[in-house]
Amino acid sequence: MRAMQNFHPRHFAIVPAAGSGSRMGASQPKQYLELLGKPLIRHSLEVLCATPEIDKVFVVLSVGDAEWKRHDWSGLGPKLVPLFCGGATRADSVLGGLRAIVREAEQSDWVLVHDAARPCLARWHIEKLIRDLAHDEVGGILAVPVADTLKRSDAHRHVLETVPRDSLWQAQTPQMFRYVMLRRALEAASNVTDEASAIEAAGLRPRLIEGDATNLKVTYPLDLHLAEWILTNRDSR
Ligand SMILES: Nc1ccn([C@@H]2O[C@H](COP(=O)(O)OP(=O)(O)OP(=O)(O)O)[C@@H](O)[C@H]2O)c(=O)n1
Ligand SMILES: C[C@](O)(CO)[C@H](O)COP(=O)(O)O
Repeated sequence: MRAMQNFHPRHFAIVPAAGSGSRMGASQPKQYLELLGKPLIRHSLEVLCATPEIDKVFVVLSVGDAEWKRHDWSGLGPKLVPLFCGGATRADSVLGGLRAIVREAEQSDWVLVHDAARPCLARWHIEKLIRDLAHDEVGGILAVPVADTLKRSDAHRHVLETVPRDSLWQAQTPQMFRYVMLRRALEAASNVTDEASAIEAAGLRPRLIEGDATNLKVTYPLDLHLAEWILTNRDSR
């Protein structure tokens, strides 16, 4: 890690793509399922690579990933770098990616972690996150306020209580933090499902930057149809 003072921090994207897609139940990991004629992961990689503020895009793949090389990624340009260092969990994969870029990243460079499983990322999502967090000491995440009434259930799916939704947000990606802060937080954290949780566990408070519901995570088969509809009907990217 380069410790030099960095007055013009760069922005690196890390895209964890080493999951198996068990909830999708498809014959291959969901990042490679076809969405509008291309692998699902390609949609967000194209947007990340085309965003001028992003210097490089590192894709974290499973060590044994044989699918990546079956596709031609050259159209995305020189910013795109595959790393075959995925781990057992999403957090392990992100940490593996951070360790792999240690010679490239300076401590204060920004890292934007984006799920390969969120193909509807738009340029404005990235630009708003970067703009709004540019002078923030901690960093933050894209998120949307919870819109539905929330119920907590018992083991038999009866309602135990209604949970007040005031101040509740749904976390999305990208999640943007300084290289060194994120790496240390993930090294110290356990059982976290996003980067912000690791930063929170370190006693810090990530900011919530309002995005929108189009940036959905493809988890179940229905989500693929929703993503297709969003990408087809969106005005501009
Ligand atoms: N060991 C893992 C697990 C997940 N991910 C990535 O983290 C993102 C969000 O995870 P999720 O939607 O849960 O994907 P999967 O783990 O593939 O799905 P499932 O939980 O249904 O198995 C995905 O881009 C996924 O590829 C990863 O890089 N390494
Ligand atoms: C990071 C994330 O997409 C934010 O909503 C989410 O936490 C990933 O969770 P998963 O359980 O790995 O799907």
